[in-house]
Amino acid sequence: MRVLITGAAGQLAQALLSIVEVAANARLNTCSSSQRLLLDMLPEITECIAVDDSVKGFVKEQLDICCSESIQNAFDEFAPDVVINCAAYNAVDNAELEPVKAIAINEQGPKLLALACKARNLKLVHISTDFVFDGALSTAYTEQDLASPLSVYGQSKLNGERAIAEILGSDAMIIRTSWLYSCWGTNFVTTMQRLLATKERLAVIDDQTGSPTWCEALAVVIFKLIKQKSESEGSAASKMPATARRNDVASHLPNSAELYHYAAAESCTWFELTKQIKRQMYVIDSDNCASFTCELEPITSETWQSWHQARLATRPVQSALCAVKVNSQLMVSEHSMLAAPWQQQLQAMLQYQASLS
Ligand SMILES: NC(=O)C1=CN([C@@H]2O[C@H](COP(=O)(O)OP(=O)(O)OC[C@H]3O[C@@H](n4cnc5c(N)ncnc54)[C@H](OP(=O)(O)O)[C@@H]3O)[C@@H](O)[C@H]2O)C=CC1
Ligand SMILES: Cc1cn([C@H]2C[C@H](O)[C@@H](COP(=O)(O)OP(=O)(O)O[C@H]3O[C@@H](C)C(=O)[C@@H](O)[C@H]3O)O2)c(=O)[nH]c1=O
Repeated sequence: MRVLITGAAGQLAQALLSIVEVAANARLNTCSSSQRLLLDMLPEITECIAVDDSVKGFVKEQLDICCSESIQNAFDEFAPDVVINCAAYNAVDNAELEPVKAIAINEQGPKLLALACKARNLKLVHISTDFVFDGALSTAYTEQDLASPLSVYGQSKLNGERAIAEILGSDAMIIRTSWLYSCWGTNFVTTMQRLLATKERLAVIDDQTGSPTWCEALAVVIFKLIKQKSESEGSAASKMPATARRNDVASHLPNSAELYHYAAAESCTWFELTKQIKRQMYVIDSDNCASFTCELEPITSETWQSWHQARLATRPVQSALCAVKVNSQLMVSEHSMLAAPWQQQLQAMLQYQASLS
């Protein structure tokens, strides 16, 4: 299978490409020590990427999802069977200030990609977000729950989902995830690591709850879903997992596009996540972290907003995602890192990051 990844400079794309490399090295027995550590944490890596899979990432300059010609050229060059769209406009606050740009990348770009996939009969895997929800639900959101975004970012992502589902139906797979972090690029965890090392005091929002999710775990889930879909389409329809055939009616996605929620288990606030980052940093590298004196202060979103001149985007107060559907469809063991609570995934990422340095 030939898999093309858009937005290849981004953190999720980097995680997808890195596990492809680990799978290849594992077969050749040439893994580095950090790659072996990753394999210990995520042994599914070797089984979800086949020996004859060819995976290539395209950065924005090589494939601009907002430009049909650029998409066609990349498709001509690589001739993919499956496209994973990791390209996005993710600056949630800035999206309020430049909605046209956010809509172009999160809605119109995915639509162009879907049209190009339709013309060539390709599958499209698209990544979406917990911010399609308004946070009114007190429990983790399932695929059946009604989306009702509060921000330009959330609305543009929901519109992108709908455009893809409309065009591709069952050839589209939409995976919503949340609070992503990795050791690739800038994200909340790497930002907090930097601030914890340099600040005396750090005020962090304690009234927004979500499910922090490690990109490497999501990357494995994405490849497992692609493999399962390809195998089920090669066999009789009766052998397909029931959940893969069922449309999520209440999700209001048109046609029969497959919709999944994937996040680490359990949830926390940004403040609780920061406390855990600080604790884990000490556990992993006590010598280096002993000099950190940063104190953490829990604050409300209202206080955070009052410190900023510009109007910030409204976030859901509670946007944990329920991964039961995808974990059961993929028969994920309860002991797997894929089904682990966020604290365990965070610890794994920090250990992996330390092994790389
Ligand atoms: N980050 C998070 O916490 C979460 C992310 N998601 C979703 O997961 C997916 C992956 O996110 P993540 O890896 O964190 O994102 P990143 O911001 O790390 O990566 C996105 C990439 O897309 C590129 N890009 C922007 N515009 C275009 C374009 N027109 N054509 C091609 N590439 C483009 C960006 O390039 P450049 O930087 O040069 O503009 C960047 O390299 C996205 O769909 C996102 O919405 C979902 C939940 C949480
Ligand atoms: C740097 C910093 C941030 N914060 C707050 C601001 C913000 O509400 C929250 C998280 O910061 P982030 O910049 O990671 O923001 P945010 O844009 O809210 O994160 C979201 O991104 C998009 C792309 C998604 O899809 C979501 O799942 C989610 O990950 O932490 C503090 O409270 N203190 C701080 O020192």
